[in-house]
Amino acid sequence: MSIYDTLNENQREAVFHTEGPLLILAGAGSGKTRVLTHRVAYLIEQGVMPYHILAITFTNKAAEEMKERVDDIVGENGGSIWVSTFHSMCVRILRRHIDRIGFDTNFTIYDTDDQKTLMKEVIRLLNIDTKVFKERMLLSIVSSAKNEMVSPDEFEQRMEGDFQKKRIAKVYREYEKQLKKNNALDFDDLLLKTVELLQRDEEVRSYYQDRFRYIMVDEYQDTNTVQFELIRILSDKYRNLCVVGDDDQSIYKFRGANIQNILSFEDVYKDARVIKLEQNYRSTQTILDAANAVIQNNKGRKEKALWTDNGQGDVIAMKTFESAYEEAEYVVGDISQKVREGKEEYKDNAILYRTNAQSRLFEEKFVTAGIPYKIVGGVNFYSRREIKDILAYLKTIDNGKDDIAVRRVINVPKRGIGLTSVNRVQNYAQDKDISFYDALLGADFIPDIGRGLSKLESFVALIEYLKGAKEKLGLFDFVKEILSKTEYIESLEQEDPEVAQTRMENIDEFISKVAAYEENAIASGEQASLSGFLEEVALVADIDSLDESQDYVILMTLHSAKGLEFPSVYLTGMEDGLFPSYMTIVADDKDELEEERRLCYVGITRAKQHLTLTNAKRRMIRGETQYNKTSRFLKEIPRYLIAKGAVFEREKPDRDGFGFKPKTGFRENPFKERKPIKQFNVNDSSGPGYDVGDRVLHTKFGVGTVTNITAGGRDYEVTVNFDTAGVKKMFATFAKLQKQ
Ligand SMILES: Nc1ncnc2c1ncn2[C@@H]1O[C@H](COP(=O)(O)OP(=O)(O)OP(=O)(O)O)[C@@H](O)[C@H]1O
Ligand SMILES: [Mg+2]
Repeated sequence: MSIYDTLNENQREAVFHTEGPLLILAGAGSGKTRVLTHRVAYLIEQGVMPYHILAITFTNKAAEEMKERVDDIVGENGGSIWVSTFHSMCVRILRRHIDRIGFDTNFTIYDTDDQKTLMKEVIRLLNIDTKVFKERMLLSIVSSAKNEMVSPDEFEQRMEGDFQKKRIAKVYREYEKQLKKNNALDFDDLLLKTVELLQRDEEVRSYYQDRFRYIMVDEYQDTNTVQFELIRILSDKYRNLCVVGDDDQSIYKFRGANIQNILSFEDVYKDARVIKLEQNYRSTQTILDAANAVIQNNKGRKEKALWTDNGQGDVIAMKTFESAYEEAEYVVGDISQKVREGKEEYKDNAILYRTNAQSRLFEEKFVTAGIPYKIVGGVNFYSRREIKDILAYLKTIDNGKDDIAVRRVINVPKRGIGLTSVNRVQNYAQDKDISFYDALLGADFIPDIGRGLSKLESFVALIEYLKGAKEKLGLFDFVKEILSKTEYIESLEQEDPEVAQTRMENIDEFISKVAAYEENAIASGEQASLSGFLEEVALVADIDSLDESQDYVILMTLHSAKGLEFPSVYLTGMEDGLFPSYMTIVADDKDELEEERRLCYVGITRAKQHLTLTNAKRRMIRGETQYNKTSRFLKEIPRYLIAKGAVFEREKPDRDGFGFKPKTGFRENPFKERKPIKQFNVNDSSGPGYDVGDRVLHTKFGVGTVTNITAGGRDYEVTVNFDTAGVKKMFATFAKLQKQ
């Protein structure tokens, strides 16, 4: 029996159709992603070199899964195939060739926070009135322009004649100039610069066109204009382009996704073959019927007939609660009961919601009930203050042109460098058109720098010392050297002890990540470089941290749930004013409403066996109590699919069409950070469980002898002389050494 026997006829057809453009347009759970994986395997079996294959997924995690599955099917042969997200692929290309369009190959990648800082700088430089133009709005305009591949010049022409809009054009131009000056790219640039590179450089273009003879793109309905162009250029020579998607699941319009890319694929690629998959393997008929009933209400979609032979399954549970507290209590209790009865494991359950803020109540209940849970999204680990500080040191050392990084750490920890000095350096750098750090290097030339000079000089000396240390030390030791030389931990200890504790735990986790990165690199015979690490960090998305081997309930927004599936799904907060959102309702925007309805369709179709839909009559949103009616999407689900006893609340007359919201002055508690993993405590006299002279085993480095143990700030620092890997220093908490 071959692996292709497990596919249905249409799926097989899609797998075997390898030459020329191919569109697989199909509904949720019909095996689109599975087809892509099998197609990669089939190509390799047909003798296509893995090197000639490019597969693009929506998340790094999906890329990893695809690689693993391809490896399962074809053995380790899949090694040199590129399976990655658009962004990772672009970084890989740019690191090699971006110098051809005038950037250094060690560019920094700016995240949203960095972008905001830079935009503030632009606003200051151009004297922009922040009452008229908010930085977030400006960033989103710039981002849309980039996604549409509109250059600052073009943008300016379009804005001709309107004074306010011309100001925005100036902002865009200056923002670009500053990015360049910092040798930095924002997320949109990763795509845009790659397209620019491929357009401008004939040599690079032919290289990649020849390399990627077979290109596949998953979740094609959410590609934007630049991504479309990128794929078009890359596939222009061989034209073996296979895209898969579902127009009903296009949910990223706010990030520039263009649904036309999938809807007009056949117009652009006239010889395209189109294959539809109609059998759903994921869900019960009841769940599918509900999903179909909801999405029917959208206009301008491609009609699809989804069916399944998974059977009718359970009816859908629908519950209305007085308050969001009760909603959370019910969901947590329900999961807990199923697990106690042995019906399911925690990880079979996903709680989905429209906005990140909704996770908090569930989290509280899980903590009280002692149930393991994992929130995807929310405060990103890498955007925490302490982690950003360390990253800024790393960036300062790696790419001295990154002004934002340098300015972030110049007085962190406090070393008496005031804003006046920083501004003087800044103005000088601006005048001379040099980077902030270059200005620091020649700080004695800066007019009026006066008494600030010696402190600036010692900061420069510190950074120069660390640059030298970087060359001598492994990455892990180097990060520890930074912490020690900057006395960062000590500075945290002077803060509020409880906050400091959490921050230090995060730093420990960060150091573990560095160690893991270094170990992985060593294990795969590569150099663990600082740039490589920073790149990995810049590209991690929250969803990448999901680990199927762990038994926890998963909580995430509907947007993050795309492509995933769970035996039991709780779609929570199904209320008009929340989902669909307040803005959509008041603006009466049909396109927005359809986008939200697609999101609802995505949510429903994540469920394999059980679907529970909940709503609360009363909930606190941004500190205000809101009274909401049941979501209009729920009312689109036929009653016969819903468990008896579910009652829609009676419609209340209201003033603005969706419920009234009395104001209260009551604020919600600030989000409380979770307590992370167990740590060794140096005050605990039991020690790390081994002693100097003991033989210990490390999972990567093998066996060695402990030569030193020091009680560091909050952990033991252990030095081991490994028989083959040499001397290494590590923290006991994550070195996980086993006494032999
Ligand atoms: N021919 C098949 N036989 C058995 N199971 C299948 C088959 N095709 C797909 N499946 C299973 O159905 C489920 C859904 O498949 P997959 O995730 O590939 O669908 P999809 O179309 O990509 O869904 P989505 O639109 O949500 O991304 C998976 O668990 C997959 O393993
Ligand atoms: Mg899929």
